[in-house]
Amino acid sequence: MAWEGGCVSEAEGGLAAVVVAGGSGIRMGAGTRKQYLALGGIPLMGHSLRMLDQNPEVESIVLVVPSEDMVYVRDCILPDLKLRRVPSLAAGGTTRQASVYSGLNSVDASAGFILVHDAVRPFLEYRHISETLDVARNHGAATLVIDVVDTLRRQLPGGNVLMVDRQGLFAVQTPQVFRSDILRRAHETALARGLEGTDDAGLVTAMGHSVVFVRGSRINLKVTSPEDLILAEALLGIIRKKAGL
Ligand SMILES: Nc1ccn([C@@H]2O[C@H](COP(=O)(O)OP(=O)(O)OP(=O)(O)O)[C@@H](O)[C@H]2O)c(=O)n1
Ligand SMILES: C[C@](O)(CO)[C@H](O)COP(=O)(O)O
Repeated sequence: MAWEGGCVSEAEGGLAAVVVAGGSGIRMGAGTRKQYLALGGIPLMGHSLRMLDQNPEVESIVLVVPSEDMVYVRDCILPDLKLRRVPSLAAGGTTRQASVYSGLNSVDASAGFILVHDAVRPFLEYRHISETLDVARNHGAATLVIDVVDTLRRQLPGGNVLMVDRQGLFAVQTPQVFRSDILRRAHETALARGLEGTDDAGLVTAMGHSVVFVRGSRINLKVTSPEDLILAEALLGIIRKKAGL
């Protein structure tokens, strides 16, 4: 076997997390970007950051925020979270995809795997990180998904309504974990082809690489609209009570 000089190959390298918090929160309509709104006494985005910070598998975190908020986040949000390691900050783009791409460019080249997570999914669980990472180590790409439980309709522009068979449909969540070369290539390919995707697993799939599904949880909700914030407060209360906090 060839001597590798002590180098770690890409597939063996550590795990870097990219947490995207560069959005505008239009659907929340709060006047303040939703990632900064209080949830259980800390900013919404603080919950998943703390979970990633405490996870021994996660070697580094890049936090993507709107470019105009970088100083605010550095000076007014991060210190109160008392994280063990201060995340690197990267400037967000006009789309989620552009924000992830910006984050990727700040990830250390030695990272073998990259976990991408929405800052506005506060109920990130330990098992979500370990299960997606395990699958990515074996298959290169993994995403959390949950079953679609509602009956679906598609309304066409003219007003006609189509039935949609929900058999085989899944709702996609984050975290999503990828071998870093696969994720970087998926973003480069999408850029070159002018493709826009709402998630990274979609870009990887579009590039022709399969993404393995890992069962997520309905609790891992994405705080999108005002009622989600009410649900999140209620859930957090229940979770803290169960944990005796
Ligand atoms: N240009 C963008 C858009 C979104 N995001 C992040 O991607 C995640 C999922 O996006 P979403 O919930 O749609 O957030 P917003 O774009 O903020 O919401 P809206 O579409 O209502 O404006 C969020 O953590 C958001 O901050 C991002 O980093 N950069
Ligand atoms: C990536 C994502 O969380 C998967 O459900 C979601 O697509 C991000 O939200 P957006 O509203 O599509 O930006």
